[in-house]
Amino acid sequence: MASSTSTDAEGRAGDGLLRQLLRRSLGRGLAVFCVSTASAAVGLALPAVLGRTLDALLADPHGAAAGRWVLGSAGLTSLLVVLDALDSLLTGTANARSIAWLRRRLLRHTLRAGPRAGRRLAPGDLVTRLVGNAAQAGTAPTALASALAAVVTPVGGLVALALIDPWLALAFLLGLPLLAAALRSFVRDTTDSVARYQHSQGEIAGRLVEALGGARTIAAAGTAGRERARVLAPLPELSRQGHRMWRVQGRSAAWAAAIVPLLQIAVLAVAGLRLTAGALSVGSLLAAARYAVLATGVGMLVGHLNGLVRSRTAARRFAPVLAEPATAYGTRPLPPGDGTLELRGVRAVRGGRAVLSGVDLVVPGGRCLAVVGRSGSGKSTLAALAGRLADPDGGQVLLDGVPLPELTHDALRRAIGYAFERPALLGGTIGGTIALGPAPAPPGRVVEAARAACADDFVRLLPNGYDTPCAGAPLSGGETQRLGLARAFAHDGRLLILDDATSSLDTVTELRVSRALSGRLPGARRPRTRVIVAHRAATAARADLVVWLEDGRVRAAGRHADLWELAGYRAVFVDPDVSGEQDVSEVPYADGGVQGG
Ligand SMILES: Nc1ncnc2c1ncn2[C@@H]1O[C@H](COP(=O)(O)OP(=O)(O)OP(=O)(O)O)[C@@H](O)[C@H]1O
Repeated sequence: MASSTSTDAEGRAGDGLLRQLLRRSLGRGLAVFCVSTASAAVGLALPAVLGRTLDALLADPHGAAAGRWVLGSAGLTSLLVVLDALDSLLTGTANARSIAWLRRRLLRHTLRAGPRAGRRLAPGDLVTRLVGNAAQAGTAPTALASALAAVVTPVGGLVALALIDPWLALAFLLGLPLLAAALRSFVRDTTDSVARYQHSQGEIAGRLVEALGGARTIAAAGTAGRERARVLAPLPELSRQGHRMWRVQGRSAAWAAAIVPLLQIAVLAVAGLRLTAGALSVGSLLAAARYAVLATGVGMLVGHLNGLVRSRTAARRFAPVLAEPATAYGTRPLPPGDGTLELRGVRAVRGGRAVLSGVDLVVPGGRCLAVVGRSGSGKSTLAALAGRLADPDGGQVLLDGVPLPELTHDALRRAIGYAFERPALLGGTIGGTIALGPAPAPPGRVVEAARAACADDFVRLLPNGYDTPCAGAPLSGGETQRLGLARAFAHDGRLLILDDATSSLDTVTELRVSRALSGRLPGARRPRTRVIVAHRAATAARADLVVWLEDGRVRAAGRHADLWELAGYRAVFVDPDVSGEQDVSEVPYADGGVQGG
């Protein structure tokens, strides 16, 4: 697995997505900005009105002017409450929409990248990015709008001080560089620690998902304690970065706590001098005191900047998710044909190493090809390329003369069916799992396919038969494989690829499934072309053609009976040193009547 930390170039992909989000959310961001600004403006007007109210009450407590000012103050206070509520509502809605958009976008991209999506990131890390980091990044539009609106309050406070008396603004401005320096250092330190913190979170999630997937192995090996230590290994770094974030916030708060009162006292001292000089009224002094507080609204700015930094850092973590491009499909339908599969000079590179090279192969329509070879020889890679679960790094794969990338998504997926060694049961219910495909298979077809895959008997014994939820169905490895086979059988198509899909079946069931496979599958008008990754000699014996892979190259191709003459080929299935002890089911032709082809 490649490194999960993003490079600068990749980080820009995350920034790009964030910019897209900001453009999309312009309307909602503007609404938040307007309401926040209106709220800030009302907040700014309130001290002035309160000051005037005080002056009017001191001059004539029962006069009409005092009544008007009191009413004005009450009106502004109520408006402030309404605007704050509206701000919360708009912010919450805008965040929910942005987060949903981001998650949908990332999920679509991840699923379109297909099996490649998991190349760079462990599943847990990927999920953390799609769920947790998307939630943080999705608040960027409102965080930006609120941060911009939050600038209005200190700037407005400063302007108001200047309007009351220019000397007050000057006293405030003298201390401003100190505030700016504190803010700059806050943003720099927070960005770094947030990025490291989120990285450690992803690491822990990735390890945890690995541990959950391997729970049986861990229990059997008795290494639960060691595994716990492995999963939590990034915890000290997480804790270090968490503490560092708190320290940065604490330092900024301490700076603010030291600078802000000094600035306010400076403004108040100047205001007091101006009052004694007769240049200010008592009400103006009250307003100046309040504006000095608003002008030093650094606390609010720090909070907004913090939110913005977290959003941007989280967005940068989408870079490795976006780095695997989504699979592109062509525009061609599949022309009439019998399902001839052709591989021309196919090469595949994995982990910087060629694991398949120079593979040339033609499987005539309706025929069965068995792919054999020792473990790691490239069989599953070939099976993945044959059905375009991956694209070759060189050469071409064609179905009925059309290169697979030129086919539309629907044409490709309707033409090619797959069954795997460990199928995922994704259909909700057992019946839904078998029906799962580009066009859901009708119930009658589901049952027919289950019979062909020797699954019908055990499905009928489940509490609700085909309607049993997958989560509530305790299935063995062999039963799960049979459901995967049934899913592949339930759909029409020209090519069927079985990647080790019968490895957990007992010999009798495997023989029955193989017979169904070599005949006409349910619903099929003619025999499908089949590619079967096989470990058993009996399976190879039933195929029309066998391709024998060794170290990613075709060592030989032909009929099993002919290849069996070669000692190297026999050694793929039978250990020459212990052949006398070999299980008869592993020896070709041992189960009688399986030579069909
Ligand atoms: N994503 C990957 N990164 C690095 N190497 C890989 C990757 N995928 C496969 N390989 C390597 O490619 C080679 C072929 O793998 P493949 O799964 O095709 O073999 P196989 O013949 O199907 O093996 P088996 O019979 O054990 O399932 C192996 O050496 C494997 O380690």
